[in-house]
Amino acid sequence: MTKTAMKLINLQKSIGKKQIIKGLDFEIQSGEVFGFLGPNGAGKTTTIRMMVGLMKISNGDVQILGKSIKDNYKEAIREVGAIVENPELYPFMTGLQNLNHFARMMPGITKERIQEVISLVGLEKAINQKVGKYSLGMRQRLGIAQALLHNPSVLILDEPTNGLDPAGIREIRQYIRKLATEHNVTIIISSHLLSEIELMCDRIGVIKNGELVAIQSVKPSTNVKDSTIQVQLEGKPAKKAVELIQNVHHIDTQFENGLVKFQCPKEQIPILIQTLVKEDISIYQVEVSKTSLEDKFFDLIGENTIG
Ligand SMILES: Nc1ncnc2c1ncn2[C@@H]1O[C@H](COP(=O)(O)OP(=O)(O)OP(=O)(O)O)[C@@H](O)[C@H]1O
Repeated sequence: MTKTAMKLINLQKSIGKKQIIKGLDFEIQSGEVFGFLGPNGAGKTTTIRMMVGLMKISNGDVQILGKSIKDNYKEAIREVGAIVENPELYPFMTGLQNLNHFARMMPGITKERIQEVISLVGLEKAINQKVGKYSLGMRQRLGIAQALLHNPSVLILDEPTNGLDPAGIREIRQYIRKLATEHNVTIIISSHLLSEIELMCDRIGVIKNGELVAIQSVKPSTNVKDSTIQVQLEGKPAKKAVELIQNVHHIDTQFENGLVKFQCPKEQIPILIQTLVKEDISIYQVEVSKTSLEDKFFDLIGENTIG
């Protein structure tokens, strides 16, 4: 049976006369990776700050494993680890010294637990290096290790991919998925970019102007299987391209109105393009149709990018 890890009940925030969060109602299940997506200024940080008790709730409530953050703050917050602003790390100390420092401020953190969180985020090799020498991705992972020290059930990360390069994003994605699947940690992760979080989340909730506008599961099939690719080619090369894609890659391919069209998983697109380029086929344009998930979010947000 799935357990509810976090429940938002008509959560509202007003600052002065302005209502910033207009009544959010949704649940996040235990062990789920939940993406909290919305354009800049949508209200993600405000919501997260209320979830972790850093900001007073104007109306409604947040329950963490059934415990109210309003009425039972101490018990509720024990279940949560969070990075809301940049993790506070000392660059002149090693990773281990940083973790030891934070562990001293929390009761009951053993040396074994510190080693456990280090291996959870894959920092064994770098843990005795000064944090000043860490990449941004490594710093984020050390921040996550720090947030996990007290063994929380729920980990909340506000824009953890901000400023990371694609390799850094991939690293974070990998550890987030591992934490959820192997350690049953529920993870809530906010972002203004769908592309950065769709691959690591089970479900995504979209917020705009303080309101939830969509909540949807991310099925791998919607991400990778349904891409339709159109390659603009002419005459003989088009015929050759159709043959190559059909015979070498065994994918049904059509040629219509100057476009070679086929469907394949997203990861296969660069391999197919390489096949054509190797055969000296000049490609004038490649168009990949949006996945249904992207379509839906772009329609909701009314922009071509979510950020
Ligand atoms: N202290 C405040 N006083 C007045 N307005 C505020 C305050 N804090 C936030 N806001 C407003 O509330 C709205 C939501 O801000 P919030 O930072 O939660 O959005 P966000 O989705 O996290 O955006 P970003 O991705 O840019 O951080 C914005 O319009 C912001 O200007």
